[in-house]
Order: sequence, then C-alpha cells, then structure tokens
Amino acid sequence: MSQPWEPGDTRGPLMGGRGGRGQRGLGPVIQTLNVPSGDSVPQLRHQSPGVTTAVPVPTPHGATAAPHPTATTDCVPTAPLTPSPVCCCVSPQALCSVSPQDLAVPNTGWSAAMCEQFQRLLRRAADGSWRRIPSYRRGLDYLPEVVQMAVGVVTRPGPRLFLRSVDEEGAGFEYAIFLHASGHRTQCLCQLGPYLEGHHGFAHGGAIATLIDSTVGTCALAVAKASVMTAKLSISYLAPVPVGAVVVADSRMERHEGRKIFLSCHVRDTKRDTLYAEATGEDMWCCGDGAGDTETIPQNCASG
Ligand SMILES: CCCCCCCCCCCC(=O)SCCNC(=O)CCNC(=O)[C@H](O)C(C)(C)COP(=O)(O)OP(=O)(O)OC[C@H]1O[C@@H](n2cnc3c(N)ncnc32)[C@H](O)[C@@H]1OP(=O)(O)O
Repeated sequence: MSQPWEPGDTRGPLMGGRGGRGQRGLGPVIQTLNVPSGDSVPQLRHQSPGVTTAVPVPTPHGATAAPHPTATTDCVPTAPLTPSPVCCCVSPQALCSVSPQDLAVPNTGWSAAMCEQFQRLLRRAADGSWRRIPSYRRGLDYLPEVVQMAVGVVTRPGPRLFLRSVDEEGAGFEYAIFLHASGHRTQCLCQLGPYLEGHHGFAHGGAIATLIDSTVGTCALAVAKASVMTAKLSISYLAPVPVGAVVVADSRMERHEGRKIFLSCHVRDTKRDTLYAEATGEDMWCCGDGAGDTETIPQNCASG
C-alpha cells in the first residue's frame, strides 16, 4: 500500500511545518451557520511557505465554485496568533465575519489515493444519493443543520473537535464524511497520518476507534436530529492499518429502541480487499423519552 509521504518528501506535513490550515491558535468566532451546501467543494488551497491562497475548484456538477474566504486570506490578524491569557475564547480572528473554514476538502497533505477516492465519492454524490458533510475545526460547527436543530442557533465558538486537533496538513486525521440520502448511513473517507501511529508503521487502535466513533456518531446525529452520546462501542480489530493508509469507515443504523440507536461500522481499504475493523455501537439521544420508531424520534429535542 502506498504511503502519502516518504522521507524527504516535501509534500508531507512534517516538512511543511505548522499552520497549514491557514490559522494558528484559536479559530474565528462563528457568526453564521450558513455553510456551503454538502455537495459542493468550495476550494482547494495551494500552499507555499507563509501563503495560503483560495482557488476555485470544480464542483461535482461541473460548475466552478467561487473561492471561499479563509481567515488567512480575508482576515489577516494584526496581533500574534496566541490565545489570549484573559479569555481563552477570543482570538485575533474573533472580530472577523468570515465563515468557518470547511476542512473536508483536499489539502496538500492528502495523498493521491485520498484525492482520487474523494473525487470518486463526489461523483457518486452528484445524483443526490449522498452528500458530503462540511467539517470544521470546532465541534459545534460540525454537522450544523443537525446541531442547530438540537441546540438552537449557535452564537459562540464551540469546543475544538478532537479529530481536527492537528493543524498540520496530513499529520492527523484527514477525512470527509458523506451522508446517505436516507439519513441512516454515513461513510467516512479517512487518511490516517503519522501522528496517529501506535505500533511502528501502524495506526493506533485509539485512532481507529475515534474514526469509528465519529462515523457512527455522525450517523446517529443524522438519525436523531438531536444531541447524541456514545453509550457503547465494541470494536474488533481484524488487521493493522498502515500509517498513511486511506480507509473507508461505513456506518449504518441497524435499529433503534427508545432513546437508543444501534449502529454498525466496517472499516475497509478503498478497494474493499481488507476489512480492518468492524464495530457495533449504541448511541443515545440525550433528551426526551425516546420513541419506538423513526417517525416518532423527536425531531427537535430543544422544543420537544
Ligand atoms: C454537538 C456536536 C458534536 C459533533 C461530533 C459528532 C460526531 C462525534 C461523536 C462523538 C461521540 C462521543 O464521543 S460521545 C462521548 C463518549 N460518551 C460519553 O461520554 C457518554 C457517557 N455516558 C453518559 O453520559 C450517560 O451514561 C448516557 C447519556 C449514555 C446515558 O445516561 P442517561 O441518559 O442518564 O441514561 P439512564 O437513565 O442512566 O439509562 C437509560 C437507559 O439506557 C441504558 N444505558 C445507560 N447507559 C448505557 C450504556 N453506557 N450502555 C448501554 N445502555 C445504557 C440504561 O440501562 C437504561 O436502560 P433501561 O433501564 O431504560 O432499559
């Protein structure tokens, strides 16, 4: 299996240094939840040291999306990007009104295999059967339409999402989650970077668990349209995942009872030759009494 970096490969995050996301320190305050629709890819950022440029890229429908503003290009801070000692929730970018940066798009840390699979999944999504879910650094901006239903309009920055805790492109989790039109299935295309290594050359089991939990959790969120918590996760690790490998975690709802949503997840290579892990999970939505079938799952726990 090909690795995204080789020693001396200047594409790699270990050579590229920090700040590949175009931001350092804390991210911008989220002013709006109007994010790009799930099936368009707003930008592919090309990078040279110290410069991040938004360039248009083709959408899956063949149109060319306008460059999406980034904090780096449109919101250049005038102070060093270090967290404020007074309030950890305010950054130099906080006054900017840019939209949050969608990170579920190609960057310089994505391997050719990752880009190829991403394009394949975008093509598959073009008929509306799937859609790409934008992904942001902060959890509350994640799956915004679902979160908004669960907790109302978000007016402050959410906590930083664990999977987006590594800024260096390609070093940690690089991923894009696709949601099936049924709302009961998610697929996460993921490249596991070198900071996720456990045994030499292989991804840490906790990283695999994180990938699975996030894919399953996103599926549960989409089903419940409300806040959910993972109550149980059982994983069988069947084969080690090489660092740098591109995998697909495929999760679906199996059934639900009351507040519990039962889900399954399989992690495979992109050719489906290797089953790396299989898992079952139970997520519980965190308000209301629950219900016996999908139709009666509370659509808005905040008001129901
Ligand atoms: C926002 C953007 C995000 C954006 C991110 C989106 C994707 C990322 C998803 C990440 C998900 C996570 O990592 S979540 C973080 C990891 N998970 C957690 O921290 C959960 C910790 N556990 C809890 O908070 C709690 O135990 C809950 C919520 C799971 C359940 O507590 P509860 O609501 O008080 O329920 P309780 O009354 O005790 O029990 C109700 C019924 O459920 C059963 N039950 C209770 N707990 C469990 C359990 N762990 N496993 C099985 N069954 C259980 C009880 O036996 C009982 O059955 P009966 O008597 O009725 O038959």
